[in-house]
Amino acid sequence: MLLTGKRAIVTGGSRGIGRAISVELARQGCDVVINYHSRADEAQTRDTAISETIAEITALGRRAIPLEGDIALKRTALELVELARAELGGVDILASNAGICPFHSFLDMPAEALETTIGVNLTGAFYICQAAANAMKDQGTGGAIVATSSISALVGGAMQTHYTPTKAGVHSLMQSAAIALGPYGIRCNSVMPGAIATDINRDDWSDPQKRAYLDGRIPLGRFGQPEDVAKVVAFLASDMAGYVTGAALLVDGGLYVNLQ
Ligand SMILES: NC(=O)C1=CN([C@@H]2O[C@H](COP(=O)(O)OP(=O)(O)OC[C@H]3O[C@@H](n4cnc5c(N)ncnc54)[C@H](O)[C@@H]3O)[C@@H](O)[C@H]2O)C=CC1
Ligand SMILES: C[C@H](O)[C@@H]1OC(=O)[C@H](O)[C@@H]1O
Repeated sequence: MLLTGKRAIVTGGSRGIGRAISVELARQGCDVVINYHSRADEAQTRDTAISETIAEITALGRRAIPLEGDIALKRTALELVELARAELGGVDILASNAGICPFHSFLDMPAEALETTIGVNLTGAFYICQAAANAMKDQGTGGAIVATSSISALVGGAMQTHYTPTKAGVHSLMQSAAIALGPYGIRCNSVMPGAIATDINRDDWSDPQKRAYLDGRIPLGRFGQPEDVAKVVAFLASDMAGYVTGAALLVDGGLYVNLQ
């Protein structure tokens, strides 16, 4: 196990990539505070997802402590860190993962879509990184922050003009935080997933032509699974990556480099 006895916070940790991260960190020895949140009309799915995630972690012999809350709010970040302190005695690892991508064309982008996407993906990442970093600094034992950026930090998408800048922003946040927090022994890195099969893109990739096009562009010949990303997050959070900070690791099956 890579992370025996560590205490982690995972945002957006009950579904998709975040769920896989929560479970992988537990498999590697962490107890996990899990932030989860959904629109009100998704309450049923949300509650099932967090219950299943908790059950999976408990079966691994680790603790899973849930906290419902909108990560765009600074209040949620402070509550998550306080919960980790109260229940686990502190926080050693943060996986800042929560994100949304409501696909929309550029010229008629509603302000609400832009502002919500920036709020969840970038402002939310800032608040939770800041709150966790302060806790790690006070503990004096260092720590590791791994943010879920994206291949979209490096390349664009016509229906993602509100989204890709947030992922470039998360990448940049990790670079600057790595400098600010290096003196405290806190490492900051990001993962850049490519095309990973989750709810976020289910509708977009339900178009068989688009799916076939993307399939053909991935040198490893398949879409990624959430677990492909989670294993890399666990590695970056561990001492195996003890001299890695300010880095970004593509987890994309080679999609980014495949021009022709
Ligand atoms: N699936 C993909 O191909 C890729 C995904 N990503 C990123 O991975 C991260 C996870 O996304 P997926 O697992 O793919 O999608 P997903 O839709 O399955 O998961 C998103 C998670 O974020 C949570 N979330 C949404 N709004 C929230 C809010 N306001 N407060 C707290 N949590 C909130 C959701 O409840 C869910 O747990 C996102 O940051 C996304 O941008 C990056 C590159 C590729
Ligand atoms: C949500 C998209 O399907 C997915 O998210 C990303 O960040 C990738 O660029 C994919 O487009």
